[in-house]
This record gives sequence, C-alpha cells and structure tokens, in this order.
Amino acid sequence: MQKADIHQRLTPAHISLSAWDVETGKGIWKKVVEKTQEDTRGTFCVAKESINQGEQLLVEEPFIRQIEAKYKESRCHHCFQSLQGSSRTKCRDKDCKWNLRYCSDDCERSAWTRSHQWLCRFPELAKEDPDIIFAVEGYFVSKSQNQETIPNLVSNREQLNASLVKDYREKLAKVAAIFYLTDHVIDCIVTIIFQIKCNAFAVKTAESVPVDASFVVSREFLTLGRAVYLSASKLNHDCSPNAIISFGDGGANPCQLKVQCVKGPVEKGNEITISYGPLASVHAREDRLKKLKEGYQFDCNILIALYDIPSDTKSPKSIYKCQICKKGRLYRQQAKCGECGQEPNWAYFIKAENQVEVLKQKQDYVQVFKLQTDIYHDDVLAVGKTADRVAMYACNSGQWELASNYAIMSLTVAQKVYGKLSVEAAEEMMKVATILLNLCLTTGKRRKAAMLHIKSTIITYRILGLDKTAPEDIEELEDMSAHLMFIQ
Ligand SMILES: C[S@@+](CC[C@H](N)C(=O)[O-])C[C@H]1O[C@@H](n2cnc3c(N)ncnc32)[C@H](O)[C@@H]1O
Repeated sequence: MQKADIHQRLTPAHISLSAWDVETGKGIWKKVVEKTQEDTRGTFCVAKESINQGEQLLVEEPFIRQIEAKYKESRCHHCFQSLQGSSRTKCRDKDCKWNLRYCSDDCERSAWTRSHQWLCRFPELAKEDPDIIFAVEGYFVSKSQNQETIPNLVSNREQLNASLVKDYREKLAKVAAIFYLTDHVIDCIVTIIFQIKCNAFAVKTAESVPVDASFVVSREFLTLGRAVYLSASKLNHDCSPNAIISFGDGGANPCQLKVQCVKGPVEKGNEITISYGPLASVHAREDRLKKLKEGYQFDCNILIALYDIPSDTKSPKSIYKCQICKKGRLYRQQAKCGECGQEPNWAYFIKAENQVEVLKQKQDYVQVFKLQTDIYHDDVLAVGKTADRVAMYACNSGQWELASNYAIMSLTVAQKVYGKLSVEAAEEMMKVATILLNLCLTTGKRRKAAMLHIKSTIITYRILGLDKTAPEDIEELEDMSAHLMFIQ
C-alpha cells in the first residue's frame, strides 16, 4: 500500500478513536459545587461550605492547549515550559515537518496521543489558521473520550450570526478534504470553534523586566498560549469577582490552572466568580458590556442587574464632592447635598469634567489629578487611575520621589474602594514597594518606609493567598528587602 493511501485510511473519520493513553479529566473542586439553572447563565459554581479568603479551590490540567506561535522555538509545544537549558525533544516521526519542540519524551508522547498523531502526516496543515487547528485538536481529544464536542461546554452558537458559521465551514474545507470529514463532523468542529471562543483561558506567566539601570520596576505578563479546562470553564463572570485564576506551579508546569478565593469569606450557597477580562476597577460599564458581548457572546446579567444606572452617568462610582461643605457626597444631578442641604452647581462639575478631557488629550495628568481631587471624593477610581498614571510617568523619567507620592495616593484609593485586603490593593502595594526601593537606591531616602511597606505587602499577599498564585512576587519582595538591608 502507498504511504498516501495509509494516510487516508488512518484518519479519525474512518477509524474509531479509543481512549488509549489520552489522559484528560476534570479538576476536582474543593468546597465548590457546579449548579445549573434554566436561565441565561447556565451552569455556575457555588460554595458548598463557607470559603475563606486565600483558599485554593481548584488545580486543573488543560483538556486542550495551544502554544502562541512566537514561543514555538523557545518553549515546549505541550507544557509551554521554557526550553532554555533543557535538551530538546522532537517529534518521534523523523519526517515530521511541523517543527515542534518538547521539553521531554513524556510531553512528546502526550501531544502525540492527543492529536499530533493525526496531524503529523499533513505538513500543509501546519500553516492553517490556528483557530481551525486548535478546534480540530479539540475534536480529536473529544473523540478519544467518546464525545463529539468538548464535553459539557457552552458554545453560544445559537446566538451567532449564520454567516459566521458559514465562514468557518469554508475555512474548514482543507481539513475536511484531507481527513475525509463528514458534514456532521465538520459541524461538530464548528461547535468546538465556538466552545473555544467562550471557554478558553489565555495561559499567562509573569516576568520581571528591569527598567533602565535600576533594580526592578515593571512586571509584565506574557501570554504563552491558550487552553480549555473542563472544571474552571464552569466559572461565570463578574466584573468584581471573588476568585482569581493563575497559572503554573511556582515556575514549573505553566499550563496548570489554579483558582483561588480572593474576597472572602464566601458564605455557603454564594456564587464563585472570576473576571473574563473586564474589571469594574479598570473599565467603564459600557466598555465592559461590549467586551463581554464581542468576546464571549453574552449579555452580563450581573452588570445589567446591579449597575442599572442612568445612561448620562459616566461611571457608577463617580461621587462628586459638594463644593460648599466639601463633605457631602453627590451623585450626578442630585438636587441637594445630603450634608449641608445646598443646591450643587452642576454646571461647575460639567465644566471641570470637560477641562479634564482637554487636559487628558494634552497628557497633562498632574493637572487632571488636581481637578479630579477638587471635584471628586478620594474613593473615586478615576482619581486613583490618574495618580497611577502620573506615578508611572515619573518612574519612567527616574523621578522616584514624585512617583512614590502619586503611587501612594493611587494605593489609598484602591484600599478605599476595594478594601485593604483586596487583590487590587495588593497590586498597588507591589508597585509602591518597587518605587520606594528605587527611591531609596537612588537617593538613600525613605529606607524605613520602604522596609515597612515591603513587610506589609508580603503579609497582605499571604493573607490573600497570593503567595501561592504569585510566588515570584514574594521572591521579589524578599529580594527587595535584602537589598535594603545593605543601604545605610
Ligand atoms: C466559561 S462559560 C461559564 C459557564 C457557563 N455558564 C456554562 O453553563 O457552562 C461562559 C458562558 O457562561 C455565560 N455567562 C458567564 N458569566 C455570565 C454572566 N455574568 N451573565 C450572563 N451569562 C454569563 C455566558 O453564556 C458565557 O458565554
């Protein structure tokens, strides 16, 4: 028999894939159960018993994963681990043209049994649209579990425009011809494309990036690839979530996903949520709704129910400062101040907000900050965001003292809005720590403040359980502390 004939016969459309050697499974929830309700939110996760802040709720391996093209040379195709210093393994088939690298024989075997055995023989597919290849891999792995689509995941396919489905069917033509796929299988793969859209997580890792000649200032997140997890995919979205997702096991196993409670206690029966990206702390309500609709094809019912505010209000959190008593908290267009009973001058606020927009165009954020602190109370996120911006500009030009003053103001806002023990405040604390360290290293000033601040950042991280999700941050804080010891 010709090699080409063997290829055609050994395709998943012709033989039944058995579950041999393909290890996939759902991660086991701790203190959490999945529930399904007949409303638009489908299945979701609730606390089975009271959950404390910092508790780890799930550790899970991907059902399917796909590395970012730019890491193909430098990271393992299967587990995304860096290949630096490790002996590289290639595909078992010497004729394979996919040019895949693995960190170990185990990873090569896992990738082979899951899907590469089917793709290996068709080098022309290596250049196909990654969305298509990922979905085809999803089909192979699902078939190995005797399923035709990824088990129990939503696709929201019914809400999508029929022309999008048609586009994907056309894009699948090449794969369909190679594998002799039936119309039914093509349809399953289209569903998997949409399941991936609704459920895949970007697999991220944090990396410290040195800024100019100083110690460490910036932490960047690299997206190594994407992956679908069967249990974690049951978490619904909230713009102010009580859990976070992290990846990796202290630098190892970059695809391993963890879910951690960060706002507790969560009482029995209450929902566990994560953010799919949009956060109340960062994005305006309209932007959040749009991102969720475009990215995940749903109308967030939490946003609609909780933040149903008049459309002329820019943000639910814009609380104006009464210009007469300086104490009253005014919501937009409120007739009288609750403190002094005087009528607010709304024309003044509107003029100030217009000026803010002009100053933002000119990137004069110091003046923006002055105006905002005049018209808003100090628990308004816009004030914190501007302070953060000024701090970052000051960092980039080495003005550490100015940077530290504004970073502390930004931290104060985060602590007021989210609470001292919140992930948002912890992130701001990390920034303040690095800025204070740089200030101390360059001028010798505020050593004691830096030491104390680093200590309280470590404690905050530990209470929130972030030492488990971001152990590299703790390592960095400990390094900072050690550096400060040697400064007089
Ligand atoms: C990753 S899945 C979450 C689990 C999903 N509820 C299920 O039944 O499998 C994402 C989908 O859940 C639904 N969803 C998640 N969060 C939601 C929310 N806040 N409001 C409405 N629907 C939501 C949407 O259909 C979304 O595309």
